Amino acid sequence: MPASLQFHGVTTSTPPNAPLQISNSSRHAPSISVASNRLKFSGSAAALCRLYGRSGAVPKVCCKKEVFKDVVEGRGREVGKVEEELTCVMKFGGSSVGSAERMREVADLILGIPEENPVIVLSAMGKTTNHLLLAGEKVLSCGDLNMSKIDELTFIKELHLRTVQELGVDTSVVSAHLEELEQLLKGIARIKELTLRTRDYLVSFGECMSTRIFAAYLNKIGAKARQYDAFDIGFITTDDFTSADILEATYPAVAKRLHGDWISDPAIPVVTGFLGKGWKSCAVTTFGRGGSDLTATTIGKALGLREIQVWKDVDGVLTCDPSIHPLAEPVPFLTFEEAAELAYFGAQVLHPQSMRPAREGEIPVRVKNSYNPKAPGTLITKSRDMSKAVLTSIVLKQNVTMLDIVSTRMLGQFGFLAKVFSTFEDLGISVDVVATSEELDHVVEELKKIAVVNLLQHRSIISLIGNVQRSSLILEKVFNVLRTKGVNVQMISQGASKVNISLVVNDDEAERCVKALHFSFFESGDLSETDLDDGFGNGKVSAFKVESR
Ligand SMILES: Nc1ncnc2c1ncn2[C@@H]1O[C@H](COP(=O)(O)OP(=O)(O)O)[C@@H](O)[C@H]1O
Ligand SMILES: N[C@@H](CC(=O)OP(=O)(O)O)C(=O)O
Repeated sequence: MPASLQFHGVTTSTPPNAPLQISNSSRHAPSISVASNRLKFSGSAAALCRLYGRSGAVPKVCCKKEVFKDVVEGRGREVGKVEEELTCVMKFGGSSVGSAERMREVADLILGIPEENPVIVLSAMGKTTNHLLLAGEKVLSCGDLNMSKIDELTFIKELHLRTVQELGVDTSVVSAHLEELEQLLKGIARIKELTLRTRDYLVSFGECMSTRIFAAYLNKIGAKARQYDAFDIGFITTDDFTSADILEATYPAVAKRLHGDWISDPAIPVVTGFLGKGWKSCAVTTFGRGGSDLTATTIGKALGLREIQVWKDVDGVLTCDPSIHPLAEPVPFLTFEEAAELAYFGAQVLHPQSMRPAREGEIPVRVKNSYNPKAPGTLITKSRDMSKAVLTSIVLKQNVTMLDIVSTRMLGQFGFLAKVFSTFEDLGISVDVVATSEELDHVVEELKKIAVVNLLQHRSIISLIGNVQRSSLILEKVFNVLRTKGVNVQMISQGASKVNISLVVNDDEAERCVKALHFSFFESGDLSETDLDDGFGNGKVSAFKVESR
């Protein structure tokens, strides 16, 4: 039986002396895809060059299956299996890896898809991040050095040690981290200080431990795996602790490290989500809560992978938050723009920044359910058929403060809006996330010099993600529903991205509104998708209400 080589499940065959044609083409090529990684050298390419006695750098690499065909057969008998490329990234969140049983199921899930060579990204187990933060707060406020009184630490220790035991891996994979964590908490208690920088270091223990346990378990069951701390493999960020941004240098560095290791000694990479390294401080940073999604999309872009999968505890992105309305349904397709808007306006399902690398690299993102892998999930791509789309999803952001700003000067006074925005800029406040009342007091004080300002608290933003080409139709329906419910809309805004209409209502009416809107758009069966062709949307309204008298 002639020997043959496997390229991502495509068995190829070739005459021995065919020339090795090398060209830099498609990103999603099936195998020797140096182009995909923007690296100079690919393992498979290297193998092919060895096959043909070529050495040194590969100028460009062929991505065409037909060429593999020409090259591989015959010589393959001599060389054996050419290494395969990493194909996708699979991110599992805390809810997916919250126990030994869940880790086993996730391992089965990964190994049950043999055609994929995934990079695995994991979050901390279950609610570990919350427990770490609570433990930090507790030792800070009580200053007690007796760690056995800190329930959250006890819980974290028990969870990780129990998981290690149940999976049958060596306790040493987490014991040093547990010891160090205790020392850190004692340090916080002693110096009575918990800076944002220390907070990031504190929460990093969650991901550092979950990935070590999981990699050890994969190795134990015979699937060779290698653990990575993201802050050690090139995730370079700004020094904005607790909400760091990933810097461009990350992409080549991460690609070089993961790809290089894979080529020289293939093993499933298991990478900590959520964590990076500040470029100035060299300290551990985090990307903000839910930041492991961003780790996954960054790796996807860095390596030019075929697909990014984020595995959750729901059947994909849903038509609304299932904790608000249990009849929420999966949305089968989304564009990067829609998904980004949805995340930005508060849908917990995706990290707000996570779509950026995927969009830039044009890598499809699939949101799947690790508890129900057969469900199709949501596929997020650059574009989709919008011809029938009306409303895609409803997002609720509660406890928002609204500033009602009315100019005291003449109508049309130029420079007014510039002054309003420069006030926010000078005070370093993002319009959308004014965090503390102290900050608000400063803003109001400054704005009162040029305007009448009303501070309206306890408001909610309901964001309607959908086809804003149908905004008149959407708004007609929305106002009908809200009128029958006796709800007054206090502000309306259409995002420049053209996929989002936002409404501001009182907090205590918000959930009722979402349920009623969901019923009307998605359950009554008459309008979630339609062929009706109506006009274009209304004019833009600013993020907060500004009038001129
Ligand atoms: N529109 C939405 N679609 C899906 N999930 C949503 C939505 N809004 C809020 N959620 C919540 O987001 C959670 C995300 O899943 P989860 O598994 O917790 O994420 P992760 O694995 O990243 O921690 C879901 O459990 C769900 O309750
Ligand atoms: N563990 C971090 C990062 C993360 O992404 O978690 P999850 O994937 O479970 O949302 C957090 O809780 O925020």
